[in-house]
Amino acid sequence: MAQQLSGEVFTKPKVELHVHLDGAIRVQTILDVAERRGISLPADTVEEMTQVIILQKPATLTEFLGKFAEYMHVIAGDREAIKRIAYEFVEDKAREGVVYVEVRYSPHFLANTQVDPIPWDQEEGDVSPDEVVRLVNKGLNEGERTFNIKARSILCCMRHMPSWSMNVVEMCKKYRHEGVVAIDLAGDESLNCEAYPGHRMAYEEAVRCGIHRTVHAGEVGPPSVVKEAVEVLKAERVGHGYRTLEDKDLYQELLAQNMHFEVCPISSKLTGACDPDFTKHPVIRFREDKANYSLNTDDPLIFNSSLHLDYSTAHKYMGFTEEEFKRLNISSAKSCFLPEEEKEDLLNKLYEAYGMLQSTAF
Ligand SMILES: O=c1[nH]cnc2c1ncn2[C@H]1C[C@H](O)[C@@H](CO)O1
Repeated sequence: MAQQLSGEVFTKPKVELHVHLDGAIRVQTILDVAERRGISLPADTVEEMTQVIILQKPATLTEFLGKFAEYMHVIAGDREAIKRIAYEFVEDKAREGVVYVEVRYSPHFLANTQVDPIPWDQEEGDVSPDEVVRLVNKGLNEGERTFNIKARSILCCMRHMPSWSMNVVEMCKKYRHEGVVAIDLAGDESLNCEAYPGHRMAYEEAVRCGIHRTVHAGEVGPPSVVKEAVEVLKAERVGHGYRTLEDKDLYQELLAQNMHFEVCPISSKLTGACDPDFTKHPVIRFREDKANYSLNTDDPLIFNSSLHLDYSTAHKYMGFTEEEFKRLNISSAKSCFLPEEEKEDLLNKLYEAYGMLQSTAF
């Protein structure tokens, strides 16, 4: 059972823009798939396996990223499991009151062929990154129809694997009409601060082809990483971006251009990105400055969290009000990567749910 603060806040429809599919898997699913595939795990109950996977206290981004190795070998390379995690993800988001979600993942991390090196010490198999994308698309699509919400995906390049990035942008192009809306650059910013040429070339191709772009930057890395994301990689949104605040000029520039920051409060405490005292969180400054930002879970499996926990934390420790929750969800919808017409529909859905529709009756 994910951690909770008492009392749920903001039960109205929400938009989530920064959540990793491979960081949002149900523990029960990991156990089921491991049993079916005959893979042994260090625990065989949800409670015990949860304790193995979750971060109990603030760590470093590098330590946090190491947690994926506890279970990714169970899901990767298994068609049924990949489709299942995508489908269940949509169900979980619908339960949290999310009406539109953009979920991200690395197709290479879930593959076991046509990927070099083959991740998670897997034997070579026959599930390619391209097939992973098709499986996730199917799972999300079935989930959308069953649970009546909208789910789109973002494909991640990984900072330490620049040789994968051109392949990522090619898949973004190939599947742009089947639910893939953007490219991302994720991974360990503390080890690889400057984007390698492989990432830069992929982002140039994304710009050339009109593929939307977001980049993890300024989570634990310095403001120069944010600057590079925006100026070189032409990011339209910044994943996290907390450390932008350390460079006043850059922050003012990004405010002026209405740059969107994908903020993940619980994540930022447990990855060591921000001070564990939530009353000092950068998102408070973003709010005061009426910046453009969203609230997101990032990796609820590893943080043992939920979107409700992020919202209730913002309410309890940072003084967020219902009005601010409405404002930030509207900013999130405006900054999402849907085509304009669908974005309008999403915005209207929120305006109606928030009692903000202008009456045209006279
Ligand atoms: O918070 C994060 N920062 C950087 N990289 C991350 C974060 N959460 C997840 N990732 C990585 C690990 C995943 O395997 C990968 C693709 O979802 O993205």
